[in-house]
Amino acid sequence: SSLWDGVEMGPPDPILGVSEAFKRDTNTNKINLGVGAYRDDEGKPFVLQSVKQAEDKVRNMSLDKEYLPITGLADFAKGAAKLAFGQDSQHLAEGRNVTVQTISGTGSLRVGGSFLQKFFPGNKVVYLPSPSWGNHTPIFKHAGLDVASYRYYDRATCGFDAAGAMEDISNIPENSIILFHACAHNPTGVDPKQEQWKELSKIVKDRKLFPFFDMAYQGFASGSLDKDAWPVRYFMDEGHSLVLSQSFAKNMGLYGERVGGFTVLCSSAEEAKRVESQIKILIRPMYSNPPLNGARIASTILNTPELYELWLGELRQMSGRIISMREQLVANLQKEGSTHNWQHITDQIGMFCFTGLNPDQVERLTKDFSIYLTKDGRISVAGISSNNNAYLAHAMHEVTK
Ligand SMILES: Cc1ncc(COP(=O)(O)O)c(CN[C@@](C)(CC(=O)O)C(=O)O)c1O
Repeated sequence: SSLWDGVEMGPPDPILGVSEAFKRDTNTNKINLGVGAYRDDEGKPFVLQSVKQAEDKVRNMSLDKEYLPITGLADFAKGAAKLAFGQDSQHLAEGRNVTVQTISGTGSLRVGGSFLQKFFPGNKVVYLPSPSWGNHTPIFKHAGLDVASYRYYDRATCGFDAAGAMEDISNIPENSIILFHACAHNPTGVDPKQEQWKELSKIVKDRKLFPFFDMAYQGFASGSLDKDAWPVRYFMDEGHSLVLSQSFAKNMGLYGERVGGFTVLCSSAEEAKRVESQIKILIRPMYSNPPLNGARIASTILNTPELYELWLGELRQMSGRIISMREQLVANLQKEGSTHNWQHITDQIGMFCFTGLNPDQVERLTKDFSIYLTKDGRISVAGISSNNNAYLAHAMHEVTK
């Protein structure tokens, strides 16, 4: 017998496994609507001009390859915090934030989970929206936290289940942790309206819940960095204590560079120093210190005015293309003669559209049309282009008529 006889074949990842299946398909019409990675209108991965120019600048500095501090590149962390909270944030001015560079958003959620597992004085249970990003549950469980859920999505309207969410959140045990997607909810593309965020803030305060914001798409949802960060800033201004995960994978197209940040909002600069010291103690045995390259690129964009402006334009370009793909898809479905109401496709926002297709219909899209998407009917809208939009609409009509 061999040492690893007991190791079974594990299932493919529900999201990343879709891309693996897509790669194996030889059909020239195949479309990958699985992983949430932006594609241009030719279906190609998109390296932003601002990223290319920042990378050239970094290269010309002939920097060394020394270790970063455990907390990462300081200029990046400062830039990430300013991006999230706004340049004139009082909280930043008072030095009450601890912001460390992490291994993208996943790494940020993981560090956050470990920090809360060790130091959160309340109920060590994270309440996730139902549904949420598939990786949230294993990330928090691996960090030693329990996970539960609150109603979020209304299948009947393909929209926000405001009544269900408010009722469930009102019943969450006091002093529990509640996770919110700051914008561009994954997988549904459904975000609360500002008025509903204000109600959520009141309930969270009444129930003494601790908000964990996951902001993986700032600027990518609406094209506006400030608009997308509004819920986080509102909660801070309402006096909530909170933690925040940021990813620069999507809004800077730095997917494989693994650029992210984790922030704890503290009550004083003195408390921030103690919290930072303990986060360093958690990170050191986890991965010691984060990678150089992506953080240098992101920091250069965030701290060079003309690159920042160029980036703002590219954010609007990416979010704009996604919105036009949504509009074209609904128009093409109508052209196909579909009698379903597809309004949710244009009501939803950000990288994803929760189509409402059931697993059988998803299965048929893949089997009969070589269209790849996750079983829950989520499609990454960025995978749609002007030349495959009509084909997708035809296939969706065929499996839903
Ligand atoms: C809500 C949310 N948080 C965090 C992350 C983490 O991304 P990062 O570690 O790459 O920064 C993702 C990425 N979700 C993707 C886009 C990719 C994935 O599943 O890993 C998705 O397809 O859902 C996400 O959707």
